[in-house]
Amino acid sequence: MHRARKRFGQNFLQDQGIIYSIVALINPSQDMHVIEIGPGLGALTRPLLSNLDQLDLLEIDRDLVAYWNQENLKGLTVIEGDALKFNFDAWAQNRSKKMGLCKVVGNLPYNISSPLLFHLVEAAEHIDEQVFMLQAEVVERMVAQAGSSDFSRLSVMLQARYEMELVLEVPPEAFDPAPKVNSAVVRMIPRKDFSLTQSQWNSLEQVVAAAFSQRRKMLRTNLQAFAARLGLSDEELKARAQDISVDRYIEWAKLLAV
Ligand SMILES: C[S@@+](CC[C@H](N)C(=O)[O-])C[C@H]1O[C@@H](n2cnc3c(N)ncnc32)[C@H](O)[C@@H]1O
Repeated sequence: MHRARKRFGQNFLQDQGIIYSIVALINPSQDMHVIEIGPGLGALTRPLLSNLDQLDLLEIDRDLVAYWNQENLKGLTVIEGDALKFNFDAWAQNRSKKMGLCKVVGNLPYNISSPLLFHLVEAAEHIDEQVFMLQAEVVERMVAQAGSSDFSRLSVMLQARYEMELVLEVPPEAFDPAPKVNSAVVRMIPRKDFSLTQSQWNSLEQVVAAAFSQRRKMLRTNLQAFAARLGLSDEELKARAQDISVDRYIEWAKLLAV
């Protein structure tokens, strides 16, 4: 019997209703290419595989990799590795050659969720959809709108790249062992209208980091270094980072990158 490892963020889903809802949301079909990050003992893996021709697993825990290799299930490819270092773009390009949708799914290890979400942005061009279970607080920040106290650097950067929706709230009892926090499922679809170049994206990171560097301070202070190039209005100079819309941050990134 596998004992859950804290360092790998192992909390195994056991609520059948929630497992069913997540699999229904992923809507697996034969021509779809799916990679699951962190299959654990297979709460999502087995029901997914029964509706897919092929499923790729990416798992860091050697014992779980050995377990899945031993299971030797038809259509399953087991990759031992760290999701933070995995080249999702190369995976998606390779898989999508045969046509069909490319999806990344997983009940993610919560201790690496933000860096992993940013790492996945690099592959967004070739991925059609992501469905993840995350800490509820993180999902609330991801989908928060300008003006709300949850609106943060994570909200702006991810909303610039994805359409996102909190789909399901999940209580700790749905897992074994139960985590200390509430969880939520988020659906992320890369924005069709995304048009930033790499240097514009870098500028977006720069201006957003500066704007949110001191949440309570006005942009007059936080964006002092950029103010002349951005043409901030009087109202914007007095505003705080959380009051500015994602579209306005994108406009600033474009101005900064020229
Ligand atoms: C929250 S558990 C989810 C397990 C299973 N999917 C479930 O729902 O019951 C997280 C899984 O991610 C794996 N994991 C942790 N860190 C990882 C990393 N950096 N790269 C890939 N997998 C990782 C863990 O070993 C574990 O299998």
